[in-house]
Amino acid sequence: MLALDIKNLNKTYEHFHLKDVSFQLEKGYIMGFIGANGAGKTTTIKSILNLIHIDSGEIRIFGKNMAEHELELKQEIGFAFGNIDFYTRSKIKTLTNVIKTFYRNWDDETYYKYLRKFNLIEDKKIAELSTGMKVKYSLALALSHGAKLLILDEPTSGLDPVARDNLLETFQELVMDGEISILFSTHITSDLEKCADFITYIHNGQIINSSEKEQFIDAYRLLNGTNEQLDMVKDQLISYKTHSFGFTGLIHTKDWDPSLDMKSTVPNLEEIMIYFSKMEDMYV
Ligand SMILES: Nc1ncnc2c1ncn2[C@@H]1O[C@H](COP(=O)(O)OP(=O)(O)OP(=O)(O)O)[C@@H](O)[C@H]1O
Repeated sequence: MLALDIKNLNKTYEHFHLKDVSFQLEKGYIMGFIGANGAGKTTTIKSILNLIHIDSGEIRIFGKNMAEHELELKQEIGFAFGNIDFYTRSKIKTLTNVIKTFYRNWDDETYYKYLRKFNLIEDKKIAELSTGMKVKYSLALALSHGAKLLILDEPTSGLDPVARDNLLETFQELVMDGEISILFSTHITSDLEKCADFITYIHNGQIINSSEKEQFIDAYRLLNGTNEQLDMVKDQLISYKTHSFGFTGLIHTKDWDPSLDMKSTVPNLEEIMIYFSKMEDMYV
């Protein structure tokens, strides 16, 4: 079953266009949503949550159209925005008492379980929480109302490496029984190498690739060769950098002819992102 199904989403701002964004997330898996600053991650997430008006497209969550079933579906969705401060002067306890009234499946026992797990103290004011604690508080709220789809916008940004690792482990525990699905955006590619099952890559408002992690990485090769060899493959490269020994360039695996005598390696996610971002510099 699909937890999330996005089809041909379009949204235009004055200087930005989300173009025919489509991707699917299977129930019970973690999808990392990557892209450079300004690529359109937050705009896509806000569109999914119906927080902004989209120009066209369809968003289905657990098979139901989000625009038609928003209130019902929001009971099943938990979301967290890494950088947002909300009601900063209230205590955790006060804010929770307001929020829980919106959710028919709210469960106090689960809530206190997660407060303990995340070391959150109810009497603390939101302003006193660190970035990581705010993310954990949002997660505790989401899990206490039985959310089955977690949509998290840069939940790990601003976290130290230990806190990030803890949070990624929590994500993996949450999806273990196959009931919960997680979509989280990030530009920290090592987060995805650790815990994502699927990767969706957005670049300039367009989806470049959305697939299972190993398959995603396997779709590209990094080539190293001499300047003479560059001339042989230049037209097939996504982009390349030259240096004193020759060049390094990214190519789609399907466009690569292994019989050519050139060194090829499997790139990591960061290298894939870097070479895609160089693409514009080369062809404008
Ligand atoms: N309300 C708005 N009005 C006009 N332009 C907007 C608005 N919101 C976002 N944009 C533009 O849309 C583009 C995509 O922004 P978005 O926040 O979706 O990117 P992002 O991938 O989440 O980036 P980051 O990693 O920096 O958070 C940017 O160029 C941004 O300036």
